[in-house]
Amino acid sequence: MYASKKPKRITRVVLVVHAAAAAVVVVVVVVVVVVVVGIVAVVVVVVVAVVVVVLLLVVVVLVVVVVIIVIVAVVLVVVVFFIVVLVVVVVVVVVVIVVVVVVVIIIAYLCNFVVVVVGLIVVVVVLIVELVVAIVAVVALVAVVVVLSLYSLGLRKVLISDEVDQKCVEILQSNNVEVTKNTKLSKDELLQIIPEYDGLIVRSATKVTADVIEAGRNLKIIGRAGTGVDNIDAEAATRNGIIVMNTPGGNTLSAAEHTCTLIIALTRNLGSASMSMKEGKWDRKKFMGSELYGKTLAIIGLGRIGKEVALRMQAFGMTTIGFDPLVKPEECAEWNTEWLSLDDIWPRADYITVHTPLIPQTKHLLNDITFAKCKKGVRVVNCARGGIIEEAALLRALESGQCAGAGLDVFVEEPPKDYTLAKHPNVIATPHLGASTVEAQTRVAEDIALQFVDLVQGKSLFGAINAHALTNALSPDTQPWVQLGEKLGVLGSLLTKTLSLSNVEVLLYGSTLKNAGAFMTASVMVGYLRTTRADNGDLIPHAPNMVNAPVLSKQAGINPSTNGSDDGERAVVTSQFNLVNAPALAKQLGIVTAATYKGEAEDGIPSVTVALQGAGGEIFQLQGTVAGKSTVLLSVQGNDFSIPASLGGNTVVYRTVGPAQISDILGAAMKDGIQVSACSVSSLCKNQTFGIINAYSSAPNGLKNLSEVVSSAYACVL
Ligand SMILES: NC(=O)C1=CN([C@@H]2O[C@H](COP(=O)(O)OP(=O)(O)OC[C@H]3O[C@@H](n4cnc5c(N)ncnc54)[C@H](O)[C@@H]3O)[C@@H](O)[C@H]2O)C=CC1
Ligand SMILES: O=C(O)C(=O)COP(=O)(O)O
Repeated sequence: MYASKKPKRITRVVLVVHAAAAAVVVVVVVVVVVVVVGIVAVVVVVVVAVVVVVLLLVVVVLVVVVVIIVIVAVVLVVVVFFIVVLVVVVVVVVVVIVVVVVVVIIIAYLCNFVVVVVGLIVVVVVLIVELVVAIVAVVALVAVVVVLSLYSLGLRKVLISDEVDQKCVEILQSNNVEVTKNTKLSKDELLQIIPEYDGLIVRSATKVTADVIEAGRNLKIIGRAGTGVDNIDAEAATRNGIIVMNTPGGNTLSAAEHTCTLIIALTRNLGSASMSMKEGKWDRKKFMGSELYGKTLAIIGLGRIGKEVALRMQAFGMTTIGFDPLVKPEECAEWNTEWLSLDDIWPRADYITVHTPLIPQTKHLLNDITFAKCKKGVRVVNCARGGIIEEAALLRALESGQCAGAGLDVFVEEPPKDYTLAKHPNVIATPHLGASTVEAQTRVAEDIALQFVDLVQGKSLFGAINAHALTNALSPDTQPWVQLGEKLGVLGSLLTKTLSLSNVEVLLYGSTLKNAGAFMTASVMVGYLRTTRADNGDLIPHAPNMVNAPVLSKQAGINPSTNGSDDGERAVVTSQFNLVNAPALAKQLGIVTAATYKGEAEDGIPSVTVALQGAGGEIFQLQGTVAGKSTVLLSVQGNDFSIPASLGGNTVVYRTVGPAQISDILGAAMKDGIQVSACSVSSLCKNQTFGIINAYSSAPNGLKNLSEVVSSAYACVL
């Protein structure tokens, strides 16, 4: 009996020890898992936050287009953070469930194998649920970012006024853009409804003239689902800060194939022969044709379509020659096309096809004089733009036999009022069908919609034809520099009250700014032009101020809406100017802008110096840099800030003649109701100092007291 009881006691002790050990293991595992999950959660929050901030910076590029974006961007941060936190909470909860299940399994392992199997099934189910939750959360997050990004540019409503493939509507709608498609609008109707829209998409039928653009108060983008933008007044769009974009390449193949079709149809009289058959005639003699083999095809304009035409017609044994001022002879020799001057081309060509835009240099490229230089019986094709071949001269050449035939897809007036040319027996005419294929229309429709979406998300400027300053300004790295440029422009405008600005030179130091010339001059001009002064006793001839800005802006085709009031020394910053229109406006105002890359800075710190030059030759200089993501002022007129002045938020900039007591200045600022957060004072140089006061609040009652202790002071929001 005794011998049989002893082992049972030992078993109980062992079980107790096992249980204790298991408990310790469970506690340790739970603690470790909770700590690890906590750390992972924090890391995830930080990483996601950084990603979101980077995303936001990209969106903020487009802040230059509308001030509202700042508010929406803030909303974006809050909402995205909120969602990120939610996602993290969900993940943590699921992980804790998994941990509990694992613990149950460990305990079960000590007790019962069946429970282990059940535990495993539970774990698998929980993991699947976790995966689904994570996927849903990520999709929701991306959707929110996309929606808010679109809204941040204000691209809520887009009008499509020409026959554009439905794909375009679908893509925009799936990105939460409201789309109206109305292809039957008269000019008056378009003028009436255009103010409602943020974006407009057209083909070649809608004429987006200056009055349509002026009427489109909310327009931000005009998209051309196709190549030629001659139906859009791009200059008026630029003045109004509206981006114009096309879809280069989407219809190239269709236009090239149509051109080849016209060449082939011409040489075998297909049009007239077909017409005569329809009239019930069997006339084989009249329509004797000629081979293309061995003939010379001249291509004027060796761009996308010109090249594709060359490659296709070479398959017929044609020799291809061509001219294009922007294409090098070596380049087109690679695709077997000989580059020749126009004068060498005329006498050699059996066929001439034009593939250039209609610009002053190409208008009436083929006229009486050039037709006379061609071989008698030359055949011509125009699948580019009406007017490159002068229509009256072509009719004369057809009548005289100098031109044996013409294939025309485009006309000066579309639809033409006068059909004489189209009806000529030696003319094959089509009603602008070069791009009218299912494939080309699907491509251009998709392209323009995706380009819109990419643009508003700050991802790409592909297809934009009038936003050169923005080209390098989209990168998050360059954003602080764009902001610095604007802030230096604002300060420059405020501090050069009596300067009649004639030149702005931007000097760039440091390799990071090597390609920053365009957007830095543009951003300086944005800041300068946006800032008008309310203390405007003097009329400054060129620089825009409260008095002359409306007139100057009107001259430049801009209708500034004053979003501030005449309230003492406070600067009024309007949002009418952006990176798209500022360079054009500066030019119209007679302000010459230039940027010079000066190589590496001596101290290795990249910086920007803005030199504002008056009509009398006097120069006012400001220098700033970017520290981390912050913009700071380094010097004004050679007066260095030993501690760089932070530029951002409510700011007061002042100048003193001679040295001044900082305590007097701050005392006066406080008397004016300014809640000071920081103050930076420059060195004394040329008997003056400059100072920047950063404030929690703007100057509510003006700068009366401060103005008594300094020579000039201005409040602004940077
Ligand atoms: N009929 C239709 O449905 C279509 C017509 N087009 C038109 O076809 C034309 C060509 O389009 P792409 O090849 O895509 O354009 P692209 O821009 O690729 O090529 C145009 C070429 O013309 C050259 N050029 C400019 N000035 C010139 C001059 N004075 N002399 C000779 N060449 C000059 C340019 O350097 C460029 O290489 C455009 O006018 C476009 O609007 C395009 C698509 C469809
Ligand atoms: O893309 C072009 O330049 C075209 O001429 C095509 O015009 P469409 O879009 O067919 O009206």
